[in-house]
Amino acid sequence: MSLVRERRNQQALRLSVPPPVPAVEYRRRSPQPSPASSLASNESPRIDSLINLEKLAVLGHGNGGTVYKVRHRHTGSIYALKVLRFDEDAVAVRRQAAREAEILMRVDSQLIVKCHGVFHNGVGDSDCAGCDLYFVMEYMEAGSLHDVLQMHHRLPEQAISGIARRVLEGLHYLQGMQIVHRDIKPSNLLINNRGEIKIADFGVSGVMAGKLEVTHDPYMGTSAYMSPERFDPERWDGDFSDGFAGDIWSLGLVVWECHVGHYPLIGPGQKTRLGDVNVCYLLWRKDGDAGHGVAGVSKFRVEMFGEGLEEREDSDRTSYPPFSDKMV
Ligand SMILES: Nc1ncnc2c1ncn2[C@@H]1O[C@H](COP(=O)(O)OP(=O)(O)OP(=O)(O)O)[C@@H](O)[C@H]1O
Repeated sequence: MSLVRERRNQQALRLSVPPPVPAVEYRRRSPQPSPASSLASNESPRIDSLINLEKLAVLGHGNGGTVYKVRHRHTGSIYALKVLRFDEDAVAVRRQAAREAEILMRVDSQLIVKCHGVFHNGVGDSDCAGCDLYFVMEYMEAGSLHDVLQMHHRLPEQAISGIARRVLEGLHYLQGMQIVHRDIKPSNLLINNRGEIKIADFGVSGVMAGKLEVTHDPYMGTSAYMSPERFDPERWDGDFSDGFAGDIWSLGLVVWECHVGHYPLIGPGQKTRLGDVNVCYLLWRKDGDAGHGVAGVSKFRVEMFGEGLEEREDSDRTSYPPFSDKMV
């Protein structure tokens, strides 16, 4: 991340920029009605081509892709351009990226990082074998919550409750669209220069049909923030779990991390190790218009991939249904 921050401060980097491509645009779906439709963004400038986007800097690297800061030559508007590259044989990854594109084209909310267009340089509309995929995204000037935590370590409770509230509202919006995010973590929560936090990165997201996920791969995501039933579905009835609840678990960990100033399931400075896991509570109280998020833990231990674990210390697992007034 320090590398990312270092790069963020550099202007006009000389980049090995992919050449302008005759991009094929993914079709935008008309947004569906949702509980948070009042929060839908009203300005949604469309980008019709990549040709006029000039690369300014590298914002960061993720799994399989790079995010660039770009400027539109005519309007001067700044965007984040996420470029994903695929091997010819990376069929599953390609399919997942196509799903990300579909989801991004479907969502339209101020709680979600906006996607202004998705392009690929392959032939046809969906296969994209051996091609690059380009997401033109709203530029979030202040970076990610991960960057903020690296700088400030702990956040004050008022800031945490604001974060919890907005992300919960964003998840509520997604739930209304039948979308489960599946990778809520600090680096996927981005902040703009007005201090607004938004959910980003639908790289492992799925669409639900009722309680079942249409596209089910429980192991995709970031294991450190994954709920027990996702990484150990056999032990925790994962096959019958509510996919949306997994997002609440991850948000609970994020809230807790903001409070203690480090990834909370291990000691400060320790490397992430799969092993001890606590159940995370997320309480959400509403007092009139003001919301208040609180995270807590209950001790229990789950076995992750059976690696040299200490004795198991069971306790009851508390259920955490999504989006009631009080989530425990
Ligand atoms: N819209 C954006 N505006 C500003 N910076 C962004 C934007 N999108 C991504 N970034 C930056 O680029 C980095 C890489 O983003 P990307 O989504 O590719 O991966 P990631 O979420 O960090 O990791 P992973 O791929 O493991 O989920 C982010 O951590 C963030 O710092």
